Amino acid sequence: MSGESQDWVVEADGLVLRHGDHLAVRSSGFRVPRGTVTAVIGPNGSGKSTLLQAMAGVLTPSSGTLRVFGQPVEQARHQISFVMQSVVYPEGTPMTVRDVVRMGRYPSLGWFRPFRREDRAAVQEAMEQMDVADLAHRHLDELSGGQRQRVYVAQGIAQGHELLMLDEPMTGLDLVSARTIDDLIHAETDHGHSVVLTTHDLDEARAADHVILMGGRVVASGTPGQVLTQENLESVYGLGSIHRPAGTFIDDPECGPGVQVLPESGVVADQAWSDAAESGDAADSAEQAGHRP
Ligand SMILES: Nc1ncnc2c1ncn2[C@@H]1O[C@H](COP(=O)(O)OP(=O)(O)OP(=O)(O)O)[C@@H](O)[C@H]1O
Repeated sequence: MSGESQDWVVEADGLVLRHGDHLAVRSSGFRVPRGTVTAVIGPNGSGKSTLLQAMAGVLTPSSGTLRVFGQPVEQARHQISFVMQSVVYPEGTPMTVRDVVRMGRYPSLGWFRPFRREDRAAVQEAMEQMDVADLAHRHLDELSGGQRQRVYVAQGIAQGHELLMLDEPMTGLDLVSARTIDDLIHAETDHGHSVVLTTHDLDEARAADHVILMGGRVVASGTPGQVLTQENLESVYGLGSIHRPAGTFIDDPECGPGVQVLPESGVVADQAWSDAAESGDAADSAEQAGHRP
């Protein structure tokens, strides 16, 4: 990379992110390279979703600069598709899969404009890509969690974008659904698009081109080899990079006995961090514990 601005999809400097009074991400600087897959990884409550929300223009930074495609994020929103972690439609919403995917076209089309041939084609293509075309007439609440997740991703890709952001797209998916989304991610970069996703899976992060490690701030950003070091992982997870099935307790010479694997993360974390994450104070406790880049 030459370091020119056009090489970067996202450039952030001194970024501070809050939810109301709650400080979620402390002053952070990082860049996301263009045309690559970037994985954002970190413990529960470390600020991954918050960072994505800011990059998608859903959350306004309290301070710092955030540029997407070289411009303020609000001017780049039409180039971004953002699939949130948990999309909640009210129980019994009479919407079919096709209706939900069609909603992906509204930002560019406007709510009351008639659908054009190209809009219908984009919706159909997105449903086929996510393998939900045969569910097109089913109601959303008749689907499994994994099928629903694929519908939400289809809605995101129907929109048309250069930057696709997926918040924990693989969580809770079976092998086939996970493969479908994995294929999509690679197809995106084949088309020159950029993908930013959050994950709890170290293997998924290792397979990415670029990694951002969160711990209440951006602790490290770079290639997987640069970021996913034992030292960095210890600094945010407390006890290292050991990857074990969720919900188990381990006796490991490196970690000591009786360390719990967090249910959602599958990554060893110390109790101090998980208590802090639970209470929403992860950013504060990371800084107090001296977990700095
Ligand atoms: N809407 C909100 N209002 C207040 N605080 C929030 C809100 N959303 C997130 N937070 C807090 O901001 C911090 C970062 O949350 P965020 O969801 O970004 O973490 P995360 O790394 O994505 O966590 P997880 O792995 O559990 O999804 C947490 O302390 C969380 O409690």
